[in-house]
Amino acid sequence: MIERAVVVGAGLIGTSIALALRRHGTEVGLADRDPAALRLACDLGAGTALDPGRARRPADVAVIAAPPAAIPAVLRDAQDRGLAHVYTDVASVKADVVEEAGALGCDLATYVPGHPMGGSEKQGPSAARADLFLGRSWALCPTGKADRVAVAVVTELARLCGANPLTIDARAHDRAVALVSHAPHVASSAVAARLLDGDDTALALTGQGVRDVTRIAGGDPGMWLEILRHNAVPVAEVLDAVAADLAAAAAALRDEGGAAGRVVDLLSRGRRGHDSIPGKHGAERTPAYAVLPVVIPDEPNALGRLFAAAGEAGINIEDIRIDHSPGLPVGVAQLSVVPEAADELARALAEQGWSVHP
Ligand SMILES: NC(=O)C1=CN([C@@H]2O[C@H](COP(=O)(O)OP(=O)(O)OC[C@H]3O[C@@H](n4cnc5c(N)ncnc54)[C@H](O)[C@@H]3O)[C@@H](O)[C@H]2O)C=CC1
Ligand SMILES: O=C(O)C(=O)Cc1ccc(O)cc1
Repeated sequence: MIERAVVVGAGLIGTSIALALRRHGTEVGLADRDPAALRLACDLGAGTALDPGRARRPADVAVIAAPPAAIPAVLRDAQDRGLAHVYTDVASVKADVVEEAGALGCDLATYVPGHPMGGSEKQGPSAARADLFLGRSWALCPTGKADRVAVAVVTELARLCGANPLTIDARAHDRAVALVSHAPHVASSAVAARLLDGDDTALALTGQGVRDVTRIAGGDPGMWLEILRHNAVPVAEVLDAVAADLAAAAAALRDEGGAAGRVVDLLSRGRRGHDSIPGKHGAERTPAYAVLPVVIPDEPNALGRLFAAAGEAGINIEDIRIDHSPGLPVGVAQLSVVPEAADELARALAEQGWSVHP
């Protein structure tokens, strides 16, 4: 059982891990070089600010949740201060980070490199959620020097966050995430960058499809540059293959004679690739909340009235997303509530004249 934990880097991932641990009653000490991020994470209930300097009593585990390039030095500092018995990190790239940690003299017996495969395009503690890792894989890449107990503790950390731990060699991990995360990010950015060519009329026609394809392009370019630089060759290989498919599709479309077969081949392979994503068939991500779509007029205080109606029904709105196309007189508020409250909220809002689409 992890009774005490330390999280260094109270951003999106660090604060989400801290919030998940707090749900199990784990005491969490937080640190961040940005005092505003630290204060917000503490105010969100993720933990309390860690005292500077040497730890008086080591925690069970310390999680280094800083950007990839900062991790080796932050890990070395944490180990020098004796912050915990066991250390892990969350960087999206593993081989380079582990190599640099070794070169900096970090203790590799107590360090188990990790990578939770839950996240978002947002940054900072304000976007953190305790359920960010629910049902996601969490890669663990212990080196040959790792202590068995350290691996067990970090496995427990992943489980406490609701994730499925998966042990994999650091280089194999980097090749895998080049395919499933890093190259898709660049491809999403390439599609999103083309939208800069669109005028207002074209952009007014955007639907959910292009929003889905470009969501991750909203990530922080600085952080992503760090990730891509640390996994450059595997990512470049996938991008070359994607670029070849795109070039072939463009050539086939221009060549009327041969178009159908070659384009259909790409579309069919694409569909099979999409269907191969695990979780689509089996272990679906546990739906933490039910989502209730409600049509809202684009006018002042529409959201205020909607929230007031939910409040009168005694229902807490856990989260909200608003989908709207610019210029349209209405949008759709996607209200997230605990599943048990969804029917009651739908009934209460419909009674007050809201257009609810469960
Ligand atoms: N964003 C995502 O969806 C995912 C990110 N990751 C990894 O998680 C790590 C953190 O990313 P995010 O939480 O998204 O970024 P973030 O920008 O939300 O948080 C990073 C935090 O680290 C702090 N920080 C930077 N240098 C520091 C230092 N030297 N000492 C202490 N704190 C420091 C920053 O002030 C910031 O609060 C990265 O290594 C990233 O590769 C892993 C999985 C998903
Ligand atoms: O936004 C999403 O859906 C993600 O998949 C985010 C993400 C970003 C970086 C990672 O290393 C892992 C996950």
